[in-house]
Amino acid sequence: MSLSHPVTWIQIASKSPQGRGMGGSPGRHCLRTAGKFNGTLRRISRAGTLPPAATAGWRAGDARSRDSSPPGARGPPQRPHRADREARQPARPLGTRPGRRAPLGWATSEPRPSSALRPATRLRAGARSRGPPSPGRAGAAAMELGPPPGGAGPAEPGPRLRGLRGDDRAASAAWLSEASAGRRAPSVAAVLPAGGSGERMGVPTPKQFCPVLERPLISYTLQALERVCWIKDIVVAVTGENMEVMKGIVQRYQHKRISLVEAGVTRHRSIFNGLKALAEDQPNSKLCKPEVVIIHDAVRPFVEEDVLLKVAIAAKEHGAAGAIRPLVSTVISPSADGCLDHSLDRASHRASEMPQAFLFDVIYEAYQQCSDYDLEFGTECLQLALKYCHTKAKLVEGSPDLWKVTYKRDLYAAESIIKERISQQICILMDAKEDEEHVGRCLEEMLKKELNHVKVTSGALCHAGRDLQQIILEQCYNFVCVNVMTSDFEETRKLLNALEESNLSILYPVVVISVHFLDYKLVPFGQKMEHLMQIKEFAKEVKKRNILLCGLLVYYPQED
Ligand SMILES: Nc1ccn([C@@H]2O[C@H](COP(=O)(O)OP(=O)(O)OP(=O)(O)O)[C@@H](O)[C@H]2O)c(=O)n1
Ligand SMILES: O=P(O)(O)OC[C@@H](O)[C@@H](O)[C@@H](O)CO
Repeated sequence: MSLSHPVTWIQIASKSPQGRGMGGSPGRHCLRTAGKFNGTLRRISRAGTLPPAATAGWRAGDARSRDSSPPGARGPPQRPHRADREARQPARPLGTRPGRRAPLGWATSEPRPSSALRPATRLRAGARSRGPPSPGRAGAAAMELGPPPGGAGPAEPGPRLRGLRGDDRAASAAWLSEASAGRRAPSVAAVLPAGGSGERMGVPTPKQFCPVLERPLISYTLQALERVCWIKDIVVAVTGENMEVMKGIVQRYQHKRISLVEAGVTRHRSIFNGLKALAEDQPNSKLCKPEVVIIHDAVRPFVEEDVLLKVAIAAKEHGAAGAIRPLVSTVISPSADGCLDHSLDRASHRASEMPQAFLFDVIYEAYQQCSDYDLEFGTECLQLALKYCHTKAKLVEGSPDLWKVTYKRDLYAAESIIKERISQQICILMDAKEDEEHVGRCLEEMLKKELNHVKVTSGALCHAGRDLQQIILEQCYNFVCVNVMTSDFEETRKLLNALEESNLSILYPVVVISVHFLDYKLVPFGQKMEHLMQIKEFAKEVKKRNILLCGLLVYYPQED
């Protein structure tokens, strides 16, 4: 399909529609597109209307958030360099990491947010938290950010079983059916350590908050976890200095099921704080102890439901489970004089990745028994379960995308992967009218069959168009607008205006296809084409803003 020519014919083959006059929605067709979409379609559920965009430093289009250097990039980091810290460490056993973390001084021209601890309450976006929790419960407090008042309800569960294959799909179905059959499916929560300073990234902004396509990295990880409907709560551990930034991200991107807890000075301490928030039923807190807890680094954005399901099911059976990957470099052990002592056989070793999952009681007990040394220098949760609870984790092969963003090159890699994934997503948009809904579903089904790796989605737009904000928040870059009833393209126009306001297309070309169905017995072709040629003019106009608009005219014979 040539995007340079805005109106492209497509051929309807096979039986005629069960249409009901012009308004009749065309029935099922075999729809052959003139071109081959290599995109995917994504179902946009009818999200609740969005509250006015939250005032947050991450609002799209803000000078600050458009600044190429991430916010907080002003001013030097406020802590001794990692190498200095490592030099001070005592000799340490294998499997622990040099250096410990002190909270990064958040050097920014922004007023420094209060670092007071937040109590365990489920705050509505924009609500104020109560004062600091009672002393001695440091880190046990959790701030929960629910959907904004009157805002969308619980997050739309992601397309169930999406991306699952074969036995994963069966396992997931079994897991989910326990829930839907009213039997008590194991309750699952997630803990996301996000309290690091990202020293190896080499920028003052902690890497979890570094923008990728103008969206903080952590937001992609949250989005990935939110697509998994059986994860009930997501507890994010952030430092006090970054609590307000994190609140802003949650509000800005409408993340749901999120609770915030104070991070610790090491990753293990952050995780422990997240577990404490889940372990203690606190007044006014809706967090309750899960049966299974998933632990996943906030800087590993490419996590899919299948591996989360695998580790959760394995943890339920074995008490602990973790994703692993083949080593890409050989591991060697140096001797005291800095020479090679021996190298490990790469084939019999694996890299420990995330996500990991545990029976909550197992990992919570392990952290409670954990030595200070392990809390300070340890890097492996599975090892804690083994050492303190004699629980041998089940190891699960993970996908190549589970890597952790650590160095700047990883951020560039993440950006290109995100761009590639976004460019593979297309939303089919239509008005809430029954005819268009039906056509959207038909289109969705057919494209699923026609295109490989299609994540087919479609959804109705509420007239207020406020759902558009949510769609654009999802950073979709391709849209198919279905116009059945009229030859004008009001819905498409609304979308184009919203896209222009969002500046989304500055980052990446956005493709919009306006599909018009025409029953040629009712409307003279010439008259219809006149309308559609408007698209040509409009396409020229929006192309200047990197929005590629083209029209498809579906010309079908109405049944006599
Ligand atoms: N005190 C800490 C340290 C790390 N983390 C989190 O643990 C995850 C993985 O840790 P790592 O990649 O080491 O992050 P940093 O410690 O930030 O990186 P660096 O070692 O380069 O400073 C990250 O999501 C990080 O935010 C945490 O929650 N609390
Ligand atoms: O060691 P880092 O602090 O860079 O990151 C933590 C990782 O070690 C950890 O996520 C995996 O090794 C799995 O435990």
